[in-house]
Parts: sequence; C-alpha cells; structure tokens
Amino acid sequence: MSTLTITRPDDWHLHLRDGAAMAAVLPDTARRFARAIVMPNLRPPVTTVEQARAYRERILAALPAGMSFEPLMTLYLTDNLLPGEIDVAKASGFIHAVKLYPAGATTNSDAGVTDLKKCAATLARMEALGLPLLVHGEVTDPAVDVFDREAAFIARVLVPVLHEFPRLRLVLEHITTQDGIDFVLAHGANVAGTLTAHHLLLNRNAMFAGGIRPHHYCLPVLKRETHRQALVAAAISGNPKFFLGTDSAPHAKSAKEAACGCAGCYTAHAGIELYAEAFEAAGALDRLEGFASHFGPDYYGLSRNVERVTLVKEAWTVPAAQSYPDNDALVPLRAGETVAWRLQA
Ligand SMILES: NC(=O)N[C@@H](CC(=O)O)C(=O)O
Ligand SMILES: [Zn+2]
Ligand SMILES: [Zn+2]
Repeated sequence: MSTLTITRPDDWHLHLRDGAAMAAVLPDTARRFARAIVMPNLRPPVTTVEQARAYRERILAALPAGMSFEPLMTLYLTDNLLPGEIDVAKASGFIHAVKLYPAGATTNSDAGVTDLKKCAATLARMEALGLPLLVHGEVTDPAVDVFDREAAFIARVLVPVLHEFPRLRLVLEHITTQDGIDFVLAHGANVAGTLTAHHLLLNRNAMFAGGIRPHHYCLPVLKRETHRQALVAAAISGNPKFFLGTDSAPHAKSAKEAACGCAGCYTAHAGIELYAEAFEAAGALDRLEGFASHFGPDYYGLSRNVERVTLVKEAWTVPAAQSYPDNDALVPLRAGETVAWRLQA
C-alpha cells in the first residue's frame, strides 16, 4: 500500500459559516489543516477588525477538545472600508488579508464592492502595508456570458488595479481558467493564485452528467476541459505562485437541491485527499507538498508547519450526507462514491 507523508497542509480559502453550521463543518478542516484563511462573507459580513476578532473567538470556542487549528481572519471589503481600518487590521496580528467580492457576484456578496475606484485610498494603504487583497474574480455584468466572467474581470478590473497599485499583494482566488493562470504568471511575486480541488478534478460536464447536478454548481462555475488542464499544469508546476485553497463552501442540502440552488461545493471532508487524487492523476504526487504546505505560508510571510501528516492510498466511501443544523443535511463532494486516498488518523 503506498503512503505519502508531507508537512501538515493549510487551506488558503475556506468558508466556515457561523453558529451551528460552523460547529458542524469545522472538525473536517481542523483534522487536516493546521491553519485556514477564513472567508468573511457571513450575514452580515465581517467588515471590522472587532467583528473579525469576535468571529475568530467563536471559531476557537467551537473547536472540539484536543484539536488544534489556527483561523487566519480576513476583512470584507466594502465601498466604505476606511484606510485607517487597514492599519488596525495589520496591527491586530490575526487579520491576514482583505477580501474583494464584486457586489452580487457570489454567495453573500450583496455588501460587496460596487466600483473598485471607490476603494483607491484603502487599496493604497494595503499596498503600503503589504496586506493582501484576495479576489473573487468575476464581473457581475449580466451581458457577459457566465463562462467568460473571470476573463472579463481580469481585463476590466485586475489589470488596471495592478497598473495603479503595482506592488499590491493580490491573490486571485479559485482560478478556473487559462486566463487566470496567465494573469498570475504575467505579474511579479506579489501576485498569486489559489486552486480548488474540485476545479482540478472536474470540468463543466460534471454539472450535467445524466441530469442536472446541483452539488457540482459553484462559483466561478466549472469550465471546459482545456481550462481544467491549464489549472492542473499550474498546480503541479512547482511554481510557488500557485497554492491550495479549497473554497469548501457548505450549503444545506435543501438550499442546493432547489429550483434556484446555492453556489458552493463542500470539500473539507476530503480537503487534502482530493488534491492527492488530482496530483496522482497528473503523475506529480511529489509536487503536492510544495503546493499544499509550503507556498501558501511563504506567500503570507508565515512559518511553514512543522508537524507532518500521512496519506494512505486506500479507497473509502464518502457518506451520502453529513449532519447540518435545522434537521437539514450537508452533501459532500463525491457523496456515496469513493475517494482514493485517506488521511491516516
Ligand atoms: N464558491 C462558491 O460557489 N460559493 C462561496 C462563495 C465564493 O467563494 O464565491 C460561498 O460562500 O458559498
Ligand atoms: Zn468566490
Ligand atoms: Zn469562496
């Protein structure tokens, strides 16, 4: 039986939600990852350092006894986030980035930015202090085809922003296209990108396999096979500009299996195992450790984890559903099917 031992990984893009939902999903992440960048798209969003401090404390309080996990907090960028809050955030020591959601682009993004020009003074402060901007990179213009929204956002927003703020630290989150990869490669070491396991493993056919598959619907939406191959090539390239961010995004089963279903795939239950599958399929298991455990902390200026974890090549069946609050359920990616690698206890 083959095994793979690597430095304990971190997740650089994670949705933990809040309250009972958070308590339901947090152990899946904490079992695998030492740290995670926690997304601020709660209702209401986490827009102040004080709100982030309270959210961080709720996460730590929800952690089961005996588990260690460090939540790395983020602030939600709005048109009204003042430059002074960036100074407070940087000084806090627990806020590691600011998240840009174009208003209306994705789940809980209503309070997001309507026009990035309104944030110029705040972005200037982030550039000066080296606090990264994490980006959901999709235009919301309904005239743009849903499959072209990442490329359009890069051209319309990101390239101009980096022209104005060339040293801004910027992470294009959950890259789904060759255009996204090219954008990261075309800029300096201040620009990086995260890749999800589901975008490495699935192309858009997975949303329509034998019928409509709401559990494969996320944003940015899955793209065609040529784009998936570009993401895999970047992930296994050994280029430290690309690192792991699951974008595990839990939604209740009833909210996914609906006439207007929510966007988001839940992957924390197999958060490192799914990446092992993708890297193995590409013949590059030896590149997993850099991607999952080294390049993220290096980018964020944090130390690499010391502890190690072992993955075993042994298939296991993902449960059909996990428990979720309000007598609902959570349907994880691969529900009822197998994952080829498992984490050694
Ligand atoms: N990825 C998703 O499809 N959904 C995320 C939001 C996001 O990361 O865009 C969520 O919060 O549910
Ligand atoms: Zn997003
Ligand atoms: Zn996300």
